Amino acid sequence: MVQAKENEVTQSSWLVDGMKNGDVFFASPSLQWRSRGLQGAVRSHVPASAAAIKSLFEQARSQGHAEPVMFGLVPFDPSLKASFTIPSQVAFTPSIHGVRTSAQPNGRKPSVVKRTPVPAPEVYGDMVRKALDLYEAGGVSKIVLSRAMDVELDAPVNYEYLMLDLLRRNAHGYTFALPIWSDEACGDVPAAVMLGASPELLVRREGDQVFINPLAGSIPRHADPAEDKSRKEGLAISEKDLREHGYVVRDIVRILKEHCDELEVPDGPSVIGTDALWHLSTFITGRLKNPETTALDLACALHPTPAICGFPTATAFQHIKELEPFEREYFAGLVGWQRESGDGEWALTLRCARYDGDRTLRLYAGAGTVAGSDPESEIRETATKMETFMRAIA
Ligand SMILES: C=C(O[C@H]1C=CC=C(C(=O)O)[C@@H]1O)C(=O)O
Repeated sequence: MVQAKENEVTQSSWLVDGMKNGDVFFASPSLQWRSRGLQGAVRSHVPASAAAIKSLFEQARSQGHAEPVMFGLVPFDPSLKASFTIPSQVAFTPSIHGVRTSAQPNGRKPSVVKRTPVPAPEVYGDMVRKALDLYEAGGVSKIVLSRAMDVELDAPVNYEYLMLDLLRRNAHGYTFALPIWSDEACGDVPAAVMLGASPELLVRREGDQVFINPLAGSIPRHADPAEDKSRKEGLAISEKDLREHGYVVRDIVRILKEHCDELEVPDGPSVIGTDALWHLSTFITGRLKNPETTALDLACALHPTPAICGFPTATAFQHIKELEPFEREYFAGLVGWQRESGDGEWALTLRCARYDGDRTLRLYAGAGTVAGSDPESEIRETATKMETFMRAIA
């Protein structure tokens, strides 16, 4: 394993130098990873089961990887196969006081040739109206509805520019570029790449300690500081947003109780900010009853949470399948890394895009809807969620 000197983080952009399709990059508030060797890497398209993961680590060991670290993407639909990579060598550095890079993005950003919303914003508004009817009828209380944007560029994505830009804008989140392997593409060239900067940690495990940080309930930020402050304060007491957040925390705590003791759950959420949005956030800690439970085991037990699906989960999942006119695939799934010991971090795959490796991207954004949601506000919220990524890309 290459251990970078700490000051390299603030002085260079080594973590993204020469990045290409198939490379792995993952940065959390506390560390950054980058694949350094892909020859002999383990690449796999398998279920995210404990048995499959164990066999991937065994394969890495048998190929001579001394300290294997697995990176992965798990789809929104947990019945679908996940995409995992164990690079032959990784570079790692801790983040220093939250400073992940001081390097300025350089080079030319591509320009957008064409944007196609999937579906059109008005149709997304209609989807929200249908969800409001479902709440009236009863049986479901929350559905997270998403939309996509197909973007065509005049040149391939400039990884160095994009990753540094996302890191700078997203100082407290999870920035990633991870290859998608498929049954057809498990060689050197991935089927596609997931790129993004998520604000939401699902699970971090350090020994028997676990950290969970659900977000739900949001409002776009404002350039005027007084208006921005008033939006933040308004979100903290918004009945609709607190209700939307409550479904998530209660369901997560219910599942965590099966796996953890010494759970610490704050009485109510706090408000955290990304560069573009305020979110309601609850930071939960616990101790694993069974220390063999890995970060991914726990993440899969919680997935899909009502932060990206709805409540009750199975009913909301069915409505999403019927209402959304596209497949989410890896959007609103899990993205992260894990060591053989089971320690690792899994974030939700949000504020992201699927990149075909050439000139096309599909951006995604969703928003939680509950009784009382306003379709126009949800259109604006999903537009804001896509905009951060859009600004970084082109
Ligand atoms: C589904 C997304 O956000 C989730 C995470 C945070 C806040 C959310 C909200 O307020 O709606 C969503 O639950 C997305 O960013 O695409």
